[in-house]
Amino acid sequence: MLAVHFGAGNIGRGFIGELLYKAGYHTTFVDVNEAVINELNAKKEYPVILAAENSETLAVKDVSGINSVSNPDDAVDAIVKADVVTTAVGPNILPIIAKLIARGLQERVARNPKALNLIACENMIGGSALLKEKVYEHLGPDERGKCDELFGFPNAAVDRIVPNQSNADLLTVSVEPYYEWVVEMSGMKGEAPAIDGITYVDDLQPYIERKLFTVNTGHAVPAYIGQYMGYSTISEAMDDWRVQDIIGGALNESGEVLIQTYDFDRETHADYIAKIIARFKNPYISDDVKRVGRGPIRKLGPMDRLVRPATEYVEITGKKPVYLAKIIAAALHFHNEEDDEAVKLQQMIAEDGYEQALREVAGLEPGDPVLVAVMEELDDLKRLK
Ligand SMILES: NC(=O)c1ccc[n+]([C@@H]2O[C@H](COP(=O)([O-])OP(=O)(O)OC[C@H]3O[C@@H](n4cnc5c(N)ncnc54)[C@H](O)[C@@H]3O)[C@@H](O)[C@H]2O)c1
Ligand SMILES: O=P(O)(O)OC[C@@H](O)[C@@H](O)[C@H](O)[C@H](O)CO
Repeated sequence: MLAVHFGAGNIGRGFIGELLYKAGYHTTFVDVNEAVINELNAKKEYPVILAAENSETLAVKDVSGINSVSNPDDAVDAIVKADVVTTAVGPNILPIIAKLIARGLQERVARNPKALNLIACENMIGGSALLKEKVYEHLGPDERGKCDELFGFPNAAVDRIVPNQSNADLLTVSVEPYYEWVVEMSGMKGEAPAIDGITYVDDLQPYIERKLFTVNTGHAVPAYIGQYMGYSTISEAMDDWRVQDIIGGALNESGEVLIQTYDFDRETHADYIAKIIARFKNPYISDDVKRVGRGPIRKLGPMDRLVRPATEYVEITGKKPVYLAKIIAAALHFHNEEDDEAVKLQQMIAEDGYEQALREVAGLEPGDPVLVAVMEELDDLKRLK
C-alpha cells in the first residue's frame, strides 16, 4: 500500500508517518526541503522518540522522499499510484500544493480508476474542504465532475504535540506519547483507509472544535502571554501560576461554548481540559513560544482558536470573554522577526493601531463586544509585566 504525504516536518514525520508505517504503508513524503528529502532517500527510515519518563524509540521504515520543486513529475506519478494522500504543511501552504495535487488527480483519472481519499491534517476547521476548493480551482468543469466521483476530501482533526527538533540527526523526531487522529466519514470515497489510530466519525465538527478550542486555545496562553511576560519556552511559562490561571479561565470560557453547543458532559470536558494542561507541562518536551505562537494573523482569524470561541462566548452567554480577550491582546504583542505574519501584524499595528489591526485580521466590526473586551485587556495586560 502506498501513501503520499505532503510535508515531512514535525507532525508529518512525528505522527502521520508513524501511523502510516504501523498500518503497513510505504510512505512517500513530498516536501520542498531538499536536505530532508535527500536524507529520507538515503536512510529509508527514521527514529521517532516518545518524550516520556520511560522513553521509547520506534524506527519508522519504508519511507522515501520527493522534492516537489525539482521533481514535480515524480510527485504526480506518486499521486497516481497512491492508496491515500495526506498533508501536514500548514493551512497557508494548502493553496500552494493544490496545483501539483490537481495535476496528480488529472493524470490519475486517465491512468487509475480506483477511488482515493485526500486528508488534510492541519490545525483548522475544514482543512480538507479548503484543499479540495483550491485543487478544484485548477480543474475544468468536466474534470471536476469526474473528480467528484473518484476523490474524497474528508476533514480531519489531529492532535499530538511535536515541537521543533534540535537533534543532531536531521530526521529524528521527538514527540509526546499522546495522539488523536479523527477523520470524517461523510467526505470519504470508496473504502476508508485501514489505519490503526484513526477514529472515524460521522460528523467531525464537535471533534475539531473541541480540539482547536481547547488544545490550541490553551496552548496560545503560554505562547502569547508567556512571550509577553518574557518567557521563551512553553514549560517556563507553564511554571508561572498567572499563566496557569489564564489558561484555566480561557478554557472555562471556550469550554462553556463547547458544552452548550455540543451538549458535552461537564465532568468529561473538565477531565479533557485537565489532561491537556498536563500535556503542556510535559517536562520531557522542550517547545518554543515562537513555534506555538507562529502565524499570529492566521491564529487571530475569525474562525480560529481565539476569536471564534470569544465571539461564540458572547453570543451564547452574553458575558464578556475576559480571558480569551487577554490572549488576543497578548497575541497583538507577539514578536518574531523570522515569522512573516508576526512582522506583518506589527507593521499593521504600527501604522493603524491595535484596534484597526485586530478588526482587519479578525473581521470584527467597530463596537463588537470582543473588540471592546480586547481593548480593555490590552491595558490590563500591563500588570503582567
Ligand atoms: N507540530 C505539532 O504539534 C502539530 C500538531 C497537530 C497539527 N499540526 C499541524 O500540522 C501542520 C504542520 O505543522 P508542523 O508542526 O509539522 O510544521 P513543520 O514546519 O514542521 O512542517 C511543515 C512541512 O511542510 C513543508 N512544506 C512547506 N511548503 C511546502 C510545499 N509547498 N510543498 C510540500 N511541503 C512543504 C516544510 O518544508 C515542512 O517540512 C500545521 O497545519 C500544524 O498546525 C502540528
Ligand atoms: O500548529 P499551529 O501553529 O496551528 O499551533 C501551534 C501549536 O498549538 C500546535 O502545533 C500544537 O502543538 C498541536 O496542535 C497539538 O496537537
